Amino acid sequence: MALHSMRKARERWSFIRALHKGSAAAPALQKDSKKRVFSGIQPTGILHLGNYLGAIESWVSEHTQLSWILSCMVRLPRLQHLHQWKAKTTKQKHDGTVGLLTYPVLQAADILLYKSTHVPVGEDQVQHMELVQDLAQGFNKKYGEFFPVPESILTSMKKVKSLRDPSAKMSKSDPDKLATVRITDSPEEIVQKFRKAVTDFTSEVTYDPAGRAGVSNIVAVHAAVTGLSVEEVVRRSAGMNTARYKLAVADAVIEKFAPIKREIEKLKLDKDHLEKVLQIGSAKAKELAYTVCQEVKKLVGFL
Ligand SMILES: Nc1ncnc2c1ncn2[C@@H]1O[C@H](COP(=O)(O)OC(=O)[C@@H](N)Cc2c[nH]c3ccccc23)[C@@H](O)[C@H]1O
Repeated sequence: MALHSMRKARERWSFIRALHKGSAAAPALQKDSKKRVFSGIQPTGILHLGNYLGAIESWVSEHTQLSWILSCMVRLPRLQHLHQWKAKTTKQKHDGTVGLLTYPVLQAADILLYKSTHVPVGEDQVQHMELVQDLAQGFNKKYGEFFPVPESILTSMKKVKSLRDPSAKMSKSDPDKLATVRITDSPEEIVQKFRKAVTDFTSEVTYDPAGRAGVSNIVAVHAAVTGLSVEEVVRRSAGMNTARYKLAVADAVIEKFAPIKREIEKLKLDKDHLEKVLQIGSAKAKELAYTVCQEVKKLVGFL
């Protein structure tokens, strides 16, 4: 159980992008209005970035220290009422692990350890962000103004739905391989997934998320990848049935992903460059995290 939690904690640390607009040696206290954007993502298999895991492993122990301090400031029912905990434990046969329960606190530590001000997230993380905000405010109230209260950055596509079940979100861990379009999918795979996307028996293309969730999801994806408004993409689909429309959207997605895929392929061939980027990022993040962690420890009386 403990090992499982640790692996999870490590695994979830796939990618950290801390865009520092200040100097590398930015002071821990953000007295100015500089923004610091922090984002995270689970890895699920695409671990071809050389010594990436090695580089981030040590941060995890720093992150876990702040996580421990924050976990002493949150009451059990607050975590037990989180949607994601409830949804995941309902699906499992057992009661759920402590690691899964406290995971949002560890995520709060990820964010606060860099004094992040903005966090781009999907809708599923909004409740977790509210926990982060409460923790930051609670800490500041007790120990004095210290953490910025980070804001969520939500896009128009804050909840992309599964192509097989438009009542569910698109998820990397969906066992139905046709439900999720991966950035690295081949054009043939993307076409096949859109062709099999669940819609309904009406052949006209309309946008009606409540009444026609499947086709509306595809329309929303189309608008997002083309940069057009929903009204405009619906207008342009006039005369097309949903079967043809799905293929047109597949083409737009293929076109959107093409330069990203090319860049991934290019980067995969340049391991030295990747390692350098990781080393520089890791050093910057360590420096920031170390200072904040030390200050937190002083404030709470550990040092
Ligand atoms: N169908 C969808 N539609 C729209 N947005 C979506 C969809 N699926 C996922 N997202 C968003 O993508 C980000 C990464 O998802 P993960 O599940 O890997 O994301 C996770 O599991 C995080 N716990 C990883 C994490 C760890 N520490 C952090 C600190 C800050 C932000 C994120 C993290 C998330 O923003 C998620 O909301």
